Amino acid sequence: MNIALLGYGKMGKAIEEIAKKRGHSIVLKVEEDIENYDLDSSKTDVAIDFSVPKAAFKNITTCFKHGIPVVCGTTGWLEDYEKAKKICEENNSAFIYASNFSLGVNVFFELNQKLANMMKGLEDYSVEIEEIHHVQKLDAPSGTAITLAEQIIDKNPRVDGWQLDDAEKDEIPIYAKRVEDVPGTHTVTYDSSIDKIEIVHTAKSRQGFALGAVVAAEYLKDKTGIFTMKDVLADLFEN
Ligand SMILES: NC(=O)C1=CN([C@@H]2O[C@H](COP(=O)(O)OP(=O)(O)OC[C@H]3O[C@@H](n4cnc5c(N)ncnc54)[C@H](O)[C@@H]3O)[C@@H](O)[C@H]2O)C=CC1
Ligand SMILES: O=C(O)C1=N[C@H](C(=O)O)C[C@H](O)C1
Repeated sequence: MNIALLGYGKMGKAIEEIAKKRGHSIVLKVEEDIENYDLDSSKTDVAIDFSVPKAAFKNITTCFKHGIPVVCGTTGWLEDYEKAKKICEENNSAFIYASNFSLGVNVFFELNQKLANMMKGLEDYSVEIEEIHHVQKLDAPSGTAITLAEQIIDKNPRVDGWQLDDAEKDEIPIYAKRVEDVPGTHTVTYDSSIDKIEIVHTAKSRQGFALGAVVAAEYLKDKTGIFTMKDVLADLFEN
């Protein structure tokens, strides 16, 4: 498979390494405004965007207009997600966005939803989320923390929003910490005067994110439509 990398920073380089090990070729590396590059759909099977929040929407939609499917892991641009989906559909292209491509985090997402469902009737417990990442991270809270919060909000009628740091009673506080070299740690805590329940996912490196993104690209090649990591995992476990 021929892959265009949109963003060639920490994640772009990790993806390159894993993609090559799985027999793929990197045909383009985009590091600045996408209009400066020659996008050729006849030479590119899929684009993988791990760039910066302000570039993601333009990168993704430019690929759709060139008939190139996109796997996007960039966080911090989701206010434009619905618009991106529409442009994908108008161009009969294909798209997967995930706040976290790690297979372990996607299992953690399932666990979070199950726990939220069990805790929804237990009024003595408050819920909060903590995320810890390296100091270079541009966005806060992390996309993964937002996904975790949205999953809880979806299951638990006692919460109807989230806030960074100081939250109202009916909101989930998300605490974002920045610590040198941490690839990504997420904790969901339910606390009462009697006890505390915590679920934690700790990434040990960027390999899990990169592998998940390449597996998603292999899934997306030659498809049309909007997909999620749930589709990718279902396919993986079936085959
Ligand atoms: N969904 C997931 O599983 C994961 C998502 N991420 C997200 O991926 C993004 C990138 O993360 P890192 O690689 O750690 O950041 P990074 O800062 O190491 O790399 C970003 C790269 O994008 C480049 N860039 C700047 N403007 C650009 C443009 N217009 N077009 C293309 N590239 C441009 C920069 O030169 C830089 O090399 C972040 O939003 C991060 O939150 C990171 C890890 C996992
Ligand atoms: O910026 C990162 O590094 C990461 N970003 C993603 C996020 O915002 O959730 C995923 C992962 O935690 C690493």
